[in-house]
Order: sequence, then structure tokens, then C-alpha cells
Amino acid sequence: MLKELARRKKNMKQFNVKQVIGREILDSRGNPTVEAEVLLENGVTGRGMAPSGASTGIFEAVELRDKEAKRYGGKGVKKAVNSVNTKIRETIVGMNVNDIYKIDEAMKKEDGTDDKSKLGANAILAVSIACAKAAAKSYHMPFYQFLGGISANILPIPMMNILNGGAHASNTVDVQEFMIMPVGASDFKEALRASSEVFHSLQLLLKEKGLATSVGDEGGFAPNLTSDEEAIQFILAAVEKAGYEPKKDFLLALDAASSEWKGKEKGQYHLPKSGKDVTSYQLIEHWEMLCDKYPICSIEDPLDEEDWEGWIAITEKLGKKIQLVGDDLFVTNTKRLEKGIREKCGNAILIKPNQIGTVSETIEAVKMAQRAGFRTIISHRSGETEDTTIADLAVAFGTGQIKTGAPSRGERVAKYNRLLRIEEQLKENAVYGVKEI
Ligand SMILES: O=C(O)[C@@H](CO)OP(=O)(O)O
Ligand SMILES: [Mg+2]
Repeated sequence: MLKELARRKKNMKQFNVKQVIGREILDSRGNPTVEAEVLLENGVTGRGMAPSGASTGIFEAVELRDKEAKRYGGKGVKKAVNSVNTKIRETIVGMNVNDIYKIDEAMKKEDGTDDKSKLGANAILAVSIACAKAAAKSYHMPFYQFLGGISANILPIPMMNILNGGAHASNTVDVQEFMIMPVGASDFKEALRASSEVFHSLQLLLKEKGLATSVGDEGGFAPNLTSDEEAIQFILAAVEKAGYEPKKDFLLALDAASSEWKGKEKGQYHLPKSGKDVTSYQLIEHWEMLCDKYPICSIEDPLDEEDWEGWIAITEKLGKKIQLVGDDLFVTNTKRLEKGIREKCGNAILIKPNQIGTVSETIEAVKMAQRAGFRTIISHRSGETEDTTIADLAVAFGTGQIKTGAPSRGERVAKYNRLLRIEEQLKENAVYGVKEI
């Protein structure tokens, strides 16, 4: 047996890293971010870019920024780029990208911290993606197939964020994201078309009412509205105006991002825009009321990242009816997810590779969730680049859902367009969405 394994290992293709280059590029908010490129001895290259959040969870892996330097107002990433060009390069040159777990492990070891704060999760993730992409290319395989195998054929339902508030927009709305989910569509192409039509009809409705149609960080409109109910009503009207039926063709999803609403103590919330103060209990009642009244199938971060008791209570109350998604709560981290599964907090996890910092740890978070019967949703960050990795990850892992903004900003559209191409490539083998949200 051992001999056989040794023989196989010897015969395993060698795609060794020859060079690693880090550079500073811009993200969609005009802030600098890290890009990494690896060159293999076989001449193949791979590229990865780190996205960046605005409503970041306090338990996320650390995005290394040059806080003390004046350039870019302390947001520069020279240190992280330097990590790529020195420590990371020294660590992985000569390694085989065939085994991305080993590459990630080596970078983690070199970093030596729990939160990747020494080399920077932005540096490590960019390299991790670049290596995985180079491995896929060396095998002449599409990225989703390299990671997911021949059975990877599920195209995700978009959770399309068409109305922005919270930390993503300078308007009066506290809830960060109002999303439409084209559940009635028969394939991804159709789903994307229908969603774009609703996006455009929302624009017309807002214009008619004299409201702003400028967009927020993720491309959704950012009008000044007085309540989350008003936002929901606008969206439902837009669905109908575009010729679709709420509930049958479209369901709604919210991301409250309520970790941004921290009050004086745990279990207390202060909504910064409306100025309201509420308790966990009142928030849960509010979400319950909205779900009874409107076709909402999913709420992300309905409660704060440290309000575990609140999460247990809301899961008892609403967990059978809707999807309760932990973003800041779980931060794509298997330790936090394990606790959530054990204590019955939520029933779904948002998967963001840069919250944890490597491709292999992202895979492990998805696997743990899927084994426990939790749903998984692959997600962009509010600060993005043209990197389309998450589109491939959604198909590779069969998450059935993706969150990647509105069709008005190129960095979001790039992911949608990548999914269109994947669907076309899979032909009649492509399957759209999950059975039930
Ligand atoms: O809260 C979120 O889910 C994300 C993406 O929509 O926002 P940010 O990247 O700002 O954390
Ligand atoms: Mg979120």
C-alpha cells in the first residue's frame, strides 16, 4: 500500500513554481489591493486578486494595510505586496501547485499567526488563488472543474443586490442589501435576464418618484427611503412592472449587516441612520413581521456577530421558514461555524475567501457546512476587482446561490458573465439553482 502511494506520488505531475510576483492594483472603490501572479516551470501563469470589505466582521483574517503611511490615506498595501515578493516567494518557489493544500499550509506556517496578520490575508489569498489557477491551467481544465471535478454542474441562483444601504451607500437606509432571487427561472441565462429587467424597472420607478438612481458600492440603487418596508415595496413593484410575479418568479433576500449596529452592550442595537435603538428581541420580532408580510426567503446577519444567544433564538423562531445566513458571525471560519452548527445558530453560511485567506480553508468551510446540512452562498466583497474566481467557486462547490451585486458595475458583471460562459460550456449538463431555498 505504502509503496503504491509512493509510486503514485512519484508519478504525480510536477507543476513547480518558478516565480511569484506581487503588485498593487486598484479595486472598485479606487483603493489599492493586492494582485499576485505565479509563473510555473512549465511556462503556465496564474493570477489572483484580493477583494476588500467595508462591513468587515471583527473575526475575519487580517487584511494588511499600511496604516501609518500617508499614501492612499493609510489604505496602501505596500507591506502586503512586499510579503508576496519576499517571504511568500521564498516559501513557495519550487513547490508543486498540484497540491494547493500544501501550498496554503506552507504560507500559513510562514505567517505563523492565527489571523494571518503577519503576511496579510490579502497577500496570502491572492497567491493561493494564483497557484490554484495555474494548477488548473496546467491540466488544461476550467477552474471550476479542477476544483469541483466532473460532477460540478450547478449554476447558482443570483442573490442580486439591487438596493443598497448601510455601510455601502450614503443614504438613509440602515439595512445594507435588498436582493432579488430569480427562483422561477429555468436556467442561469434566463435568471440573469429577468433580474436585470427588474433592476431596470426599479430604476424607472425611483425616477418617477423623483428619487436618486445613483448606485452604491455593489451597484444597487441608493435612494433616501424612510424604512426597510418602503424599500421592499419598491422592489416588489419593480418585479411586477417587469412582468413577473413576486413569490413565484422572485423571492427576496436581505443582508441586514447588523454587526454594524452595535449598541451600548451585547444584545442592544443602535441603527446609525434612523437613529433607532432596539434589543435583539425587538429585532427578531421585526424580521418575523417582515417575513410574514413579504416573500422573503433569506436574511443574512439579522443579528450581531457576538450575539450568539440572539442567533439561537431567531433560529428557533424562523429557522424552519427561512434561510438565516451567518456572514460576520461565521467569517468562513470552520471554528466559528462548528460552534454555530453545534449551538444551532442559523442554517446557512456566506462564503468569502478573503475572510479566511486561502482557497483550501474556503473549501473546508464549504464542506463542513454541507455535511451539517447548512446551505452555502458564495459571495463577493463590496470592494471588488475584475477577478471572477468566485463564479467558478460557486459551480465547483455546488453552492446553488451566489451574491455578487447588481448588473451596473463592471466588477460585478464580470462574475455574471463568467457564469454565462460556464453554463454554455456545460451545455445540457448544466443544472440551475437549488431545489428549495
Ligand atoms: O456584508 C456583506 O455581505 C459584504 C458583501 O455584500 O459586504 P462587505 O464586503 O462590505 O463586508
Ligand atoms: Mg453580509
